[in-house]
Amino acid sequence: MHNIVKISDTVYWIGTNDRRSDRFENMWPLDKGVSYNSYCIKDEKVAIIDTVEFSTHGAYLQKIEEILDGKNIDYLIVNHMEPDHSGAIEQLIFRYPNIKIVGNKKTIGLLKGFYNIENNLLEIKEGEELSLGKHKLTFAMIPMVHWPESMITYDKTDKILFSNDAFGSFGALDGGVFDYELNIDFYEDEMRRYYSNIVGKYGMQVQMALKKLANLEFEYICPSHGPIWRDEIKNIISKYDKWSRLEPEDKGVVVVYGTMYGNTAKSANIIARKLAEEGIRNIKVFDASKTHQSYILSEIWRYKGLIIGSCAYNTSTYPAIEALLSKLKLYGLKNRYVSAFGTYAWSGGGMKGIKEFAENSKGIELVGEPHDVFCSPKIEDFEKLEQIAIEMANKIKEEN
Ligand SMILES: Cc1cc2nc3c(=O)[nH]c(=O)nc-3n(C[C@H](O)[C@H](O)[C@H](O)COP(=O)(O)O)c2cc1C
Repeated sequence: MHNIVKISDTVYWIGTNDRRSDRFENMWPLDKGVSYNSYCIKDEKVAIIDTVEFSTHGAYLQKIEEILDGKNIDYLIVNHMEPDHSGAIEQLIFRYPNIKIVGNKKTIGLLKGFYNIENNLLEIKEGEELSLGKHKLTFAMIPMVHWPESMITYDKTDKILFSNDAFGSFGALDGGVFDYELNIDFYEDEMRRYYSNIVGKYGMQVQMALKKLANLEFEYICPSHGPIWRDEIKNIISKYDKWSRLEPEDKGVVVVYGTMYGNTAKSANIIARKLAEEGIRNIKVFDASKTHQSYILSEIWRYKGLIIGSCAYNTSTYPAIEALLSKLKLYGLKNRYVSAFGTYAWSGGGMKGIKEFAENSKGIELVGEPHDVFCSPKIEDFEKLEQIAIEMANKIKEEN
C-alpha cells in the first residue's frame, strides 16, 4: 500500500496534508501547513473516523479506496463537525451511499445545518458501545473542546484514543506521522500555537475532558491534526493540563509593542536589554503589527511575564495591541505578571487599554509603574523603563 500508515493491524491513518492554504479558519497562519487526520478501522465492519477538509478530498478518497480493496464502509464516526473535518462527508456519501453516520444529538443537528443530511444516522450517547467485530468502540462527550458536539472515540480493543482536536497541532506531517518519527520540538511549538489560538478560550472544558481521559488506558492518542502520540503521551497530557489551567510553562517574558514610527520600539528594546542584564534568559520581543497574533499568543501562553507597550493612537491604544488585548480578555488569560509602557505626543491614551486589562483581569498582577514616554524616550525615561524591567525580572526570579 502506498502512503498509508498502519497504527495497528487493522487501524490506519488516512489523513491528508495541506501545504497550500495560507490560513487556518482564514485567520491563523499555516507557514508549515496542517494535516487533516482521518482514521479507518477495517474489521468485520469498516468504520472511518472523521473526514478531511474539502480541498484535499481527492487524495483522501484514493487512500480509502486502496485500503478498502473492494469492501464497503459501514460507519462514518463524526467526532467533530468543523468543516476541516466534515468537509468530505458529502463526497464519502456519494461514493459509499450505504454508509451510516454516527454522532451525538448535537452532531445530528449540525449535519442537517451544514449538509442537509438527515438519513442513515445513528445517534449515540455517552458511554455507548459500537461493535465492529473485534473492535469495540465507546464514545465520550467533550462539549466545547471547542465545539458543542465535540466527542472522542475510544477503541477498547487496540487501546487507541481518537481525541478529536484535543492534542492536535499545526504543521503538516512531512513523512513522519508518529511522534517517535518526528522532531518533537517543532510539533510541541505548533501544538501550543494550535491550543492557544483555537482551544485557548475553553480551558475549563479541557480540564473536564482530561478528567474523563484519566479513566481510560490508551497506547496511542490519534488527534485530528498533527502527529499521532505514543512516546510523548505523558508529556502532552501534562502540557494540556498546564495550558488549560493557564499556568505558564517556563520562566520568561514576552515584550510586545505597537508602534507607527519606532519610538515605542526604542522603549521596548531598553526594557528587553535590562531584562537580560537582570538574568532573564527567555525574552521574546514582538512588534504586534509585524508578527501575527497567532505566534504572540502562543508565546504568551508559554511564559509568566508579559510587558505590553503602545503608542497613543487617536486617544486610544494602537489597533494591533487592542486586537491582542481583546483576545487575551476573551480567552481569560490569568496567572501572569503584566507591565505597561507607552508613547504619546499630546493627551496620551496608548496605555489606557493595557492598564484596564491588567487592573480588571482576574489573576493578572500589574508589575511596576506604567510609564508613558513623551514623543521619544530620553535619558530621563530610561531609568523608569528599566525599573519596569527590574521589577518584572524580580517577580519572575522569585517563581519556582
Ligand atoms: C494617527 C496618529 C494618531 C495619534 N494619536 C495620538 C493621540 O491620540 N494622543 C497622543 O498623545 N498622541 C497621538 N499621536 C502621537 C503619537 O502617539 C506619538 O507621535 C508617538 O511618539 C508615536 O510613537 P511611535 O513612534 O512608537 O509610533 C498620534 C499620532 C498619529 C500618527
